[in-house]
Amino acid sequence: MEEERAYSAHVVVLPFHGQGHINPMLQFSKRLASKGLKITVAALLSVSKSMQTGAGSVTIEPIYDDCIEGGIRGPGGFKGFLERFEASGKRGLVDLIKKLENSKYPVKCLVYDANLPWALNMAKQLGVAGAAFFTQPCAAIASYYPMHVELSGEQLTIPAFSMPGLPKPGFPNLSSLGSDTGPYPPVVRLILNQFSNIEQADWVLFNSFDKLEEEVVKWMANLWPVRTIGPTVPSFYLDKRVDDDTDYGFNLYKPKSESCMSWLNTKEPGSVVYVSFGSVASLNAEQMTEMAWALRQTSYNFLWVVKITEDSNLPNNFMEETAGKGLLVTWCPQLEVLAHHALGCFITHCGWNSTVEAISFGVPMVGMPQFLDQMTNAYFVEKVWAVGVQPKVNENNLATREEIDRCISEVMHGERAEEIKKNAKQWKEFAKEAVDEGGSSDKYINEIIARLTGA
Ligand SMILES: O=c1ccn([C@@H]2O[C@H](COP(=O)(O)OP(=O)(O)O[C@H]3O[C@H](CO)[C@@H](O)[C@H](O)[C@H]3O)[C@@H](O)[C@H]2O)c(=O)[nH]1
Repeated sequence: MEEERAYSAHVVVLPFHGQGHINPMLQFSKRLASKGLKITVAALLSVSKSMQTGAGSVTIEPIYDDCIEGGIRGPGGFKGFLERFEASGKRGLVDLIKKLENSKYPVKCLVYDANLPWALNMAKQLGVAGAAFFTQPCAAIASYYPMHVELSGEQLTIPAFSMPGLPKPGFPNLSSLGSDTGPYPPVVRLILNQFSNIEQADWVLFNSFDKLEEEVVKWMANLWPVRTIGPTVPSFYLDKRVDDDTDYGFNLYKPKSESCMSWLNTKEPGSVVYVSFGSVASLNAEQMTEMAWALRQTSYNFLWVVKITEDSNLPNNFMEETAGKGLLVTWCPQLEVLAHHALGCFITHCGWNSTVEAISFGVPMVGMPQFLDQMTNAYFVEKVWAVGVQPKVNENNLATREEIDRCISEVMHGERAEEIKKNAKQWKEFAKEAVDEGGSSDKYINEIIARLTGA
């Protein structure tokens, strides 16, 4: 009979819902597991069925009950979903931690998505350490922070300012987020609630690395015990120290892997523009038209992820007219795509995972932020790391076809293209260094483990 492995400590990881939240925390779990920890990821039932955790010792434990399964399309929209998520999550989390109390490995620490501050209260009540995990960068969280400081419970408007020097975060006007009768939209409340008890967290973790956000990390370290532990990109693409870690292990939609990769294989190195706006944002009809025209007129090949909700906004005959140089898919294996030699640039909404992935793979970006942290991320892409550009938007908040085309040219072959490519290559090296042995993220992870295990 196989002998049971010995673990140095047991950590429960509690992600929020959604691709951009689950991926980085699952990835962090695998890295902790590779260093000898026992990891239990508490997840939605539907999500837990499709998660894959590789060869490492990460266990998936479904803790939420069925009332969550309707997601944000259930009763009460986004607000109703958040309430059900919290009620069900609290019950499930307490049951799980209590169940493990008398096991060989009682839980030492809860790593929770910062969007779920109630989880920290639960951890503290149960005598377990708590680490908040932000899936957005330090700079974006810093740009929300003044709102938290300024807001009183009665204020009726969303304060529209941010950290000096940083752009304002955008607030999404998404029908999927539902309506609300409260003083400000549920998504804003969700963001600001992250700070409600953060002072009590034992660690405040970011999917980032010190060099990437040097100044802001230093500033934030005066507020909380900040530790940057990223990039949380599968180890295969960085330091290769985690076995069998080539993929995140979770996909919201089924990727069209075979068609994407065989198509990319037929293209010249550096000739493809990859376009994706992540799992949440959708371009409106006018912006879809401008994007389609820009891609039709560019001299480069393109791979465009068009979600099922968006494809009715494509111009007539677009597929037929661009059949030779373009491929449209509903979802792709983004990591493999970004790593492919045919890639030239990435037109992205600058969701934090996409941004971190592009940085880690050395891919130049054209940033077209839609809301929230994406504004800050795109600003850093262009102005701080200088690994891309942003199209200017007109008075209707539209990036025109000419402007998008100008940006594609600028990063692919324009005057600044060489410098942008050089910077992208440099940041790729820095990303790898951060997680590799002795790098800043690696040191923080080891330090956390040492405290948990008393080593
Ligand atoms: O065809 C695709 C498109 C995307 N992805 C993956 O999906 C993830 C998308 O994440 P992200 O780039 O962060 O975008 P969103 O899904 O939009 O993420 C939400 O969550 C992020 C983390 O909180 C925020 O930074 C964003 O603003 C918010 O929209 C990435 O890992 C991609 O590799 C695929 O695998 N295939």
